[in-house]
Amino acid sequence: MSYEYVLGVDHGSGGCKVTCLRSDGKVVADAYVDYPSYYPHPRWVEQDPVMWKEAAVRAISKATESLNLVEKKNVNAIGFSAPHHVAVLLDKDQEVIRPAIMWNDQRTDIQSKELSENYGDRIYELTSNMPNPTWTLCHLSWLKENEPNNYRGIDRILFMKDYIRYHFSGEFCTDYIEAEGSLLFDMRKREWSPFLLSLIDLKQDVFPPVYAPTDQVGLINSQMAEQLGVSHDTKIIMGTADTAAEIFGCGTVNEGDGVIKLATAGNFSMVTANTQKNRNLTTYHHLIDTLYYQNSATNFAAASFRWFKEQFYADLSEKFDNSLIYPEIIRQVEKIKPGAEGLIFQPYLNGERSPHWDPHLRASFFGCTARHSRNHFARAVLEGVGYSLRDCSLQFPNSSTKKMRIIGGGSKGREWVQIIADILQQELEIPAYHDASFGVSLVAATGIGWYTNLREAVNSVQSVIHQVSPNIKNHEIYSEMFEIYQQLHSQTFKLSHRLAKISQNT
Ligand SMILES: Nc1ncnc2c1ncn2[C@@H]1O[C@H](COP(=O)(O)OP(=O)(O)O)[C@@H](O)[C@H]1O
Ligand SMILES: O=C(CO)[C@@H](O)[C@H](O)COP(=O)(O)O
Repeated sequence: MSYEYVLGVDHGSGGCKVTCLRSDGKVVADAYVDYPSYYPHPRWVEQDPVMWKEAAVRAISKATESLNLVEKKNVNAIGFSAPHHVAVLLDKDQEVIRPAIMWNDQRTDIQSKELSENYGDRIYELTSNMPNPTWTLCHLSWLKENEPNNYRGIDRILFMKDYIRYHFSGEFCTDYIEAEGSLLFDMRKREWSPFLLSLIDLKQDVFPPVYAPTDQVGLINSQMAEQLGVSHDTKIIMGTADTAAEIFGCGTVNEGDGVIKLATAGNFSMVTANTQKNRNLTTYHHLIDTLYYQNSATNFAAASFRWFKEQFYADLSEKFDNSLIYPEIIRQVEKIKPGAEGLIFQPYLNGERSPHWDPHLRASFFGCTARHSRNHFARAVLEGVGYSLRDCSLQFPNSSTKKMRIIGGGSKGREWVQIIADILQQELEIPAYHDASFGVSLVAATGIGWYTNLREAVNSVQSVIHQVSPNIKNHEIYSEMFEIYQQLHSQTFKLSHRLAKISQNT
């Protein structure tokens, strides 16, 4: 029997993941190729767009290496996703003007504050979102003020996933969920907003035409088809932003469904039928077109674990294969009691989004004694991310969801999932597939007609592989720790601001 295949290509904040989905609904391969972020100044986070394309080619080649020559020619379509908010500035020759400012860059506090104070109500009315340093509008506003030469040189702007996809089919376009992440797009009219564009003096033709995520946007170009060994008829499907692809792909496709994401960022998200008014939440259309998803997000979730591993467990890389280092740390953490014997971590390694919206917040460990080992600190890091997610969950006071799904690289650590379930006192379900590349492979498959609609696609392929129930005793310990965690913020945030000032001046 001969099968057909589609590929989902997701560029995350740390690397490119590819899922290869077969026409019988089986995921037959996946692959991951990482790339670095650059931190040229405190609070800045940038990436080089050139490496995204290289990573895509390497990850696709890895994900298709088990296919024979004929099977490779049966790759029917490729779909794409990447984080919201990341603009790639192109000059008249379509060359990249400067490194991309990433969504987790926090440099634009002054611009986002001014935009909020002067235009916040109108921006919220048009976009259902408020300016903060995450959004493209604020990045562009900063560039206009601080890099006028670069700004004048802008001919076109593409978003991260669209820039990558542009190398596959040469089409200058985006999708409406991606466009919503710019804060320049009228959410209800589904068009670029002349008012919002006027705030940064850019014309509409700088921005791409807007399509639906399942739309076909050309065929793969000859050079890429040859390089990857796939057919010249391979269809290129638009795709969408990573959070939209993940929330859909993990099977949360009904009003009232909830998802926790434990990736670089941590998200507490709910699927809604309306844009519930809460200026602390971010709001986007769901891939199921009649729905929305609303997020409360923490900046450094699994990224805190990655940071801790790199800084304090470097010795493990001599003993363990890279893929076994996180499981080994988790094994060590399991030996430490809940509450880490009174050690608390605030995960504000790059400021914080919900609920504080404060780019100057600093991370800290509080409560250390001579008894505390590095494994206590590691447990405190995992718990601190859990407290931060609990802070995020408080933004949804009316949610009564019985079960939530948990996704992202961090959900591979069972003890970490247990910690989150205990802190939130929440039943958690782990889906079989949990990343954006899987979600966007289903978007591509639907785009070429394998499924009649997106809901049918995900319902026929996705399933729950594990359930985690909260432990009430642990929840009580964590609740007391959470009270201290909250007070730590209110009693120390001004000191964070002073430290930020000192490091800016030195
Ligand atoms: N086995 C594991 N146990 C716990 N956490 C893990 C494990 N493997 C990876 N992680 C965490 O997941 C993170 C990567 O998550 P991922 O969803 O790939 O992030 P992103 O898509 O934002 O780049 C790592 O930085 C690490 O913190
Ligand atoms: O998911 C990621 C990064 O992994 C990003 O999409 C960020 O989380 C910012 O986007 P929103 O939270 O606004 O979707």
